[in-house]
Amino acid sequence: MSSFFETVYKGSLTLLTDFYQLTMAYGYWKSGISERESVFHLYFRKNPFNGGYTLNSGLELVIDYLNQFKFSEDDLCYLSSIKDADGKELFEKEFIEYLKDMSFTCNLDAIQEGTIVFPYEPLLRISGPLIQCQLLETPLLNIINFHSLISTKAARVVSVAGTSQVLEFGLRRAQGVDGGLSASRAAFIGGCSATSNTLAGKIFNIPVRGTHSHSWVMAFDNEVESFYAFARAMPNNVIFLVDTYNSLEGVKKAIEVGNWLKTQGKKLGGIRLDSGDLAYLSIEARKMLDKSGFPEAVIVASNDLDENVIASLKEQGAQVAVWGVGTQLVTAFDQPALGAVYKISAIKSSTGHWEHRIKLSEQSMKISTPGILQVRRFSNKNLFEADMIFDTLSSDKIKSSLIIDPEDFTRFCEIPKNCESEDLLVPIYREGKLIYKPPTLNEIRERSFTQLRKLHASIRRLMNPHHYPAGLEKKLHDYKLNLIYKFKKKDQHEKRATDLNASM
Ligand SMILES: Nc1ncnc2c1ncn2[C@@H]1O[C@H](COP(=O)(O)OP(=O)(O)OP(=O)(O)O)[C@@H](O)[C@H]1O
Ligand SMILES: O=P(O)(O)OC[C@H]1O[C@H](OP(=O)(O)OP(=O)(O)O)[C@H](O)[C@@H]1O
Ligand SMILES: O=C(O)c1cccnc1
Repeated sequence: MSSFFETVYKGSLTLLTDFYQLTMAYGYWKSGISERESVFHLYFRKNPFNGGYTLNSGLELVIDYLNQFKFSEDDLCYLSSIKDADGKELFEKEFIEYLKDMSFTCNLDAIQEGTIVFPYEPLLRISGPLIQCQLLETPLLNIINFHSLISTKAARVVSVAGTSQVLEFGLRRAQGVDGGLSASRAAFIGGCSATSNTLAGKIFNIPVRGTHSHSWVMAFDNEVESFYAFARAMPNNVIFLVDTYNSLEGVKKAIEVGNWLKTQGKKLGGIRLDSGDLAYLSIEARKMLDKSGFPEAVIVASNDLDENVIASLKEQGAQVAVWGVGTQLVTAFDQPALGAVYKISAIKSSTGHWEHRIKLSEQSMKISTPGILQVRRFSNKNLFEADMIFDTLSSDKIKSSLIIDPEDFTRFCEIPKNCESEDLLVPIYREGKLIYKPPTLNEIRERSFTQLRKLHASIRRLMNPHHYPAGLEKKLHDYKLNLIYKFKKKDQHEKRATDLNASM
């Protein structure tokens, strides 16, 4: 693949970050800790769409982003021009010089694209100079949040479609240019067969497909004339949109032109239904096509489809071989963000020792997990059994087989015996050097299919899925709990001391 960011955005994307990352970067530099080694994790807290799983994607774009990570002259010029409240330059010249020399020197470990993942599992683990890890928070979240969300949505749609194909038709209603391009790639990873987005086809090598629109039909004096014209222009790609005036009348005209195509040694590819009762119309259209000698002509359906409508249509016996899915898929209509976060979890002290870091919250789901984390997946007879999140700082050799839900410690489970295991975070960069060969998009898509097959059907189902056991290894859980107690106790102590002082 040609570099996505180079192709679409010609300049540097290093400033594609929240401004506070730059003010913090400046602060770290002024405090002399910008090069302090630190560890950050990117993870989400809840599977999207009330589903039982998430399909991870976006790593190749992360790599693409990191490969171009460098402040350009233009970027530095812009930063130099930013003034503070007194009208003075916000960033000192020496800091700008420091940024000029900065290049990506971190280690990155990541869960591969097309892998099924669960809440609280680090999808990315980045370690290196504090300032770099901090600046990268926003772009990494931007890429992974959207990509994984759309891949998951696509996987849900594709799973209900079963043996029928899903085409991604979303570009016209996607969230801007990049929203459209990224969605096409993510949707392909999630199992869509092709996209209508031609630029995505070119950049990512995704198959492109298309029928025709209502305006084609309306540009001619009548429907049948428009069908003849289309068949003459493109005899090997004939799928007629039949609902411009009356769907079943449209099918009759498609059959008429199909008969003419036969005389030319060509085939009617199919028809597309885009309004009305898609179950009834597809069943009727199928009967008409079969009776007229076109059993191979496919019925494409579109019109604001999502996984729930498709599931209902299938239940009603809809005779649809290809689903065209746009708006609902590329905008993740029912949940517009995955909500992944990026938190620091360890930092090296001035004496060179790793220190754990934890973010506290009244909400247990918002308490971060300290350490340098890894995820171990246990499988049995080709079925995923459980995932264990553990701290490589303290528990590289895992002893306990107990995992505890990060949100609710009353929920725990024992990893079944005799499971195979695999560590999900794999090395991507070492000291800024890319050491990972990204798979092709087709390989990633295949991985998604294989992974989904290894997920029990009860976890895959759309409604009220089962909870997959993914939790903290006991030692890590205990350590986290101790840290929380320690902080809370200290907090209470300090509060009591302040209250005492106030009452004196
Ligand atoms: N048999 C069906 N069961 C459930 N949902 C359906 C069925 N047929 C169509 N739908 C879905 O119902 C929604 C609305 O369909 P409707 O027939 O109202 O189309 P429409 O949008 O009014 O048509 P038009 O595109 O002409 O405006 C769409 O999301 C469509 O996919
Ligand atoms: O419905 P989606 O899942 O987004 O799929 C893409 C839609 O885009 C086209 O519609 P068009 O822009 O012509 O609008 P209309 O058919 O709703 O009038 C096409 O006919 C589909 O209905
Ligand atoms: O090719 C199609 O049928 C198509 C493409 C984009 C949006 N709706 C339909």
